Amino acid sequence: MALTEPAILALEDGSIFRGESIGAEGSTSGEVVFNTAMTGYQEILTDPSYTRQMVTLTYPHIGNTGINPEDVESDRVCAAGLIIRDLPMIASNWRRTETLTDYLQREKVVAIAGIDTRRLTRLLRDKGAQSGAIVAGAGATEEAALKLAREFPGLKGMDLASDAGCSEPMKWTQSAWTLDEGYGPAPEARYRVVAYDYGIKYNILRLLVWRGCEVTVVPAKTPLDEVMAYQPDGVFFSNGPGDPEPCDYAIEALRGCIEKGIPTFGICLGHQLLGLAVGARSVKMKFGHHGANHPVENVADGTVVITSQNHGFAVEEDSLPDNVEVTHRSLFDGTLQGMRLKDAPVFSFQGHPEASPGPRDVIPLFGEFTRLMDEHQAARAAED
Ligand SMILES: NC(=O)CC[C@H](N)C(=O)O
Repeated sequence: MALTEPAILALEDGSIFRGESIGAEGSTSGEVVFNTAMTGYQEILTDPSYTRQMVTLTYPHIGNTGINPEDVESDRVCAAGLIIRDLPMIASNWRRTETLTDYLQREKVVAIAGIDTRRLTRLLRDKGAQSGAIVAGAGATEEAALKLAREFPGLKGMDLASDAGCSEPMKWTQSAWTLDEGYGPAPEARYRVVAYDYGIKYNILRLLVWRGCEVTVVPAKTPLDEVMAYQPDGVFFSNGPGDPEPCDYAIEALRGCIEKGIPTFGICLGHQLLGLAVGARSVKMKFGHHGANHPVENVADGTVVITSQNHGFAVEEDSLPDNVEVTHRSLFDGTLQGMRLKDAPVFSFQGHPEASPGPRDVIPLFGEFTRLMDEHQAARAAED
């Protein structure tokens, strides 16, 4: 039985953590990051942006509410592994259909519980994100875990966005979740939107539909000409895993959108791609931002929004050209969180307005996108 089998986590710096296996037997490696959200382990595990990252959750009890079929951000677990302090004996929730352990085993995710996640988090905070590996099962050895950890080359320079998303264009019709109705049907569509899929979170698509968009999702490397053939009112650039810098196909598509003056919105990786498209630099952060309570300043009026965050790269503000206006900054470390172009209807946000998990303070950004599309539609109608 998995709960009694050992598991070992090793980091590239030589640190070893011994715990118990709560998922599949076997081994996994990736970049180890900590996430401080108190809830939302299911959304985190299924967020494609965590591809090749193993997540440790700082909240000590993970699994209390089990797993349900609704709170997913993709059709699979994307995180390379899960690292937690304590798996509760009981998983209780009215929507629960299985336990976290059953889910991890069914999804073949290697996971470890019973380790000192505070020690691990302090280590990552002090030294920065680390390559790591978990080896789970009766034959697990420290040597094997350490060897695997040191073999993982790190995310810098890795293009993971090109195949984290769909391989064929598809229509998306599911709308936002409500307590009464679950995921609602699409309201009447007023805007045609094409979304570039670099590993897009479902809740972004749901909120676009909820705001009245008819959404077509296209593969990462779709040429912009093919996107324009849908006659979109707006183009969306999604979140996604890995380093934005090698994603030249996406940077080129974004430049095309700017040139065409089409309303364009980017979230997280999409924000970083916009930075690169305008000639700014992206950098790897020390341990990134992963949580559901990060305060961000809205530069225009000094108000503070509490945001969901999940990124390990950032756009350097001092490398932005003059035609870019900074709209948001992190109140944790002052890093760039939002920007818009002064000469095109193009804007982006580094955090996650779609939440899932997290607060919805920045949900109005979806309304900003539809406002830009309203203006664009009106200008086009005036030309005709
Ligand atoms: N959530 C995302 O889109 C993450 C973007 C990028 N992979 C980063 O780590 O910074």
